[in-house]
Amino acid sequence: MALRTLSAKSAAALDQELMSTGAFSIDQLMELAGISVSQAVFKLQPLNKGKRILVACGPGNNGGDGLVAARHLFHYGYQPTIYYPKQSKSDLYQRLKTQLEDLKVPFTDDFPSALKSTDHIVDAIFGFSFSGEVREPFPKVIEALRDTKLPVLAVDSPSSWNIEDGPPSEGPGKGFMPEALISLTAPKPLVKWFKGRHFLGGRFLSPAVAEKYDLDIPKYEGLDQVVEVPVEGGTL
Ligand SMILES: NC(=O)C1=CN([C@@H]2O[C@H](COP(=O)(O)OP(=O)(O)OC[C@H]3O[C@@H](n4cnc5c(N)ncnc54)[C@H](O)[C@@H]3O)[C@@H](O)[C@H]2O)[C@H](O)CC1
Ligand SMILES: [K+]
Repeated sequence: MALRTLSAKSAAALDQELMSTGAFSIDQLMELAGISVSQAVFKLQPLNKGKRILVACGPGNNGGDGLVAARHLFHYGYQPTIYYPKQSKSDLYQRLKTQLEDLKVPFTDDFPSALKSTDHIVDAIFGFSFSGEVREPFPKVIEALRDTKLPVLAVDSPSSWNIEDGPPSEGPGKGFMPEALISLTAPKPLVKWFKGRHFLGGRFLSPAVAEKYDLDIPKYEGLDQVVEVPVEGGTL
């Protein structure tokens, strides 16, 4: 049975519902998203495949998931480096940043150099609110992600892909196919075009909300916050 997908519009509506009638705070949802991402990294690239991990963070909540994931990865024994060129001034983001600085996790402005000294990469640049053409300073970053031979785990979407229509036919993201993708809460329509390992995170959805949004709750094992699902026709 194929996992049902969630459009960008429905994903935003679902987030709003979780934070209103659902009584979750954004901090909680981001923490759960980020811990799912960190567990997907551990399954994909266990510590014996290299400890250095470059986490590329964008200006919105997708970037926030990356900041949270980096903190958990540090505690698992990885050595994260953060690229976060468009930093949000909001209290939540400032606190996430302070938490990383307290762990002495380095921030870098030099993405090409950071790429030369890492073992794997998390793409937390854009998620379901991405639209249009990639704006500065991200085109070169997307090109580098497209061209690297290192494994990239994309958070919620391969950055620069259209959420509904998948890979771009032009621009820096043309040809970008990360090794793995972790969809949060539910896969977005773009998964139809994704070829790689696919994880699902967000083990907090209530059966009532899943039913309302016509979503599947997969079978998570044990304490896992993440589950691997085949890209096409994933079985639950
Ligand atoms: N329910 C969950 O599982 C949760 C998922 N979360 C994550 O949140 C993102 C969606 O976050 P949002 O803040 O709405 O948007 P994005 O991070 O995707 O990006 C918005 C950000 O990017 C800028 N932007 C948009 N288009 C472009 C462009 N063409 N060029 C440059 N910049 C662009 C825009 O201006 C904004 O600043 C979701 O995918 C999950 O990863 C949450 O953590 C909550 C729980
Ligand atoms: K992403």
